[in-house]
Amino acid sequence: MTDIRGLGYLKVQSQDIPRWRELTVDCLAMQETTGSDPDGLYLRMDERAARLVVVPGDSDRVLAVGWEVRDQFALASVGRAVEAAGYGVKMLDQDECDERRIEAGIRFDDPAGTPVEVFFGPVLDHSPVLTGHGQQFITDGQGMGHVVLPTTRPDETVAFYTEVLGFLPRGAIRIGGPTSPPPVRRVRFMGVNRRHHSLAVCPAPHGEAPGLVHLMMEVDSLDAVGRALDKVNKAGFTLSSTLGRHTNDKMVSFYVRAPGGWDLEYGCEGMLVDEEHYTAEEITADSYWGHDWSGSEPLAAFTTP
Ligand SMILES: Cc1ccc(O)c(O)c1CC[C@@H]1C(=O)CC[C@]2(C)C(=O)CC[C@@H]12
Ligand SMILES: [Fe+2]
Repeated sequence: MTDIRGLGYLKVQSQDIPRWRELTVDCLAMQETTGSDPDGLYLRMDERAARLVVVPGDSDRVLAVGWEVRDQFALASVGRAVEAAGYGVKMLDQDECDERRIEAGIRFDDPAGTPVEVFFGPVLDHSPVLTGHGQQFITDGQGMGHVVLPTTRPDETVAFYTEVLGFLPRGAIRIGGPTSPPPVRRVRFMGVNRRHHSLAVCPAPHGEAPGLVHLMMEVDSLDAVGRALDKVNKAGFTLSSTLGRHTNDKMVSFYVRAPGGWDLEYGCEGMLVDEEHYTAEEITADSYWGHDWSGSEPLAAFTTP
């Protein structure tokens, strides 16, 4: 079993903090809090100090995908495995840990070039969580959600996450449908807890900036998803995909384009995997109904050379 327990945090850089605030706070009903950068946007979902951090910069890109482990022993074990696989690992110094509000962490790049951090000891904020739609984010035991990462090296990237970091395969979807001609390419889903997938890896022509396809966050009520959908439409954000229910994790969600050329997926009713009986399956449609992607603007990872 893997030492990694879930997606802990995500840190991105953006050229448009005010628009990010409008999307995440006003529409998606996350709670704004404060952090080390007075110009940064710090977003709370639960008792953690912040789960999503957006800092200003001259480009839009991911700065860190933060994976959580149980304790210092698990952190040391992951660090040894990544080093043994030939990747350069850097220990975060005290300032970097304070900035992230964690006890300790390490940093390395995955084969796609995505900056990855592994940490333990998140600092808690015990003040009440005040979300805009009275919803709760589903994070207990399941992490903050899932990320889909683009990669120009899908085989190496999947091998790294499964064989080095210990992610469990949680099925796949064949790109172009079940009878697409060779070369056969798949989006592969991977999990580390009862959430169906905490990570998916998506073959892409350009793996560079911003280095993200989407971030998914889950709430506890369909009404909160509907209210968020109303607000993103009213605020003039582009819907990359309409509301629909996925065939693999059973989640009802929509996708909205964030400033920076990647999406936020916002959903509810995700299934809980029972590892005792689970086997990795290949789905042949992304959804039972809905999820119309026809209005979607191209992803930065598919257009930026
Ligand atoms: C298929 C699926 C199941 C569960 C999810 O949480 C989920 O995000 C997806 C879609 C994954 C993927 C994507 O996000 C970008 C656009 C993609 C590549 C498609 O066009 C089909 C699959 C989609
Ligand atoms: Fe997703």
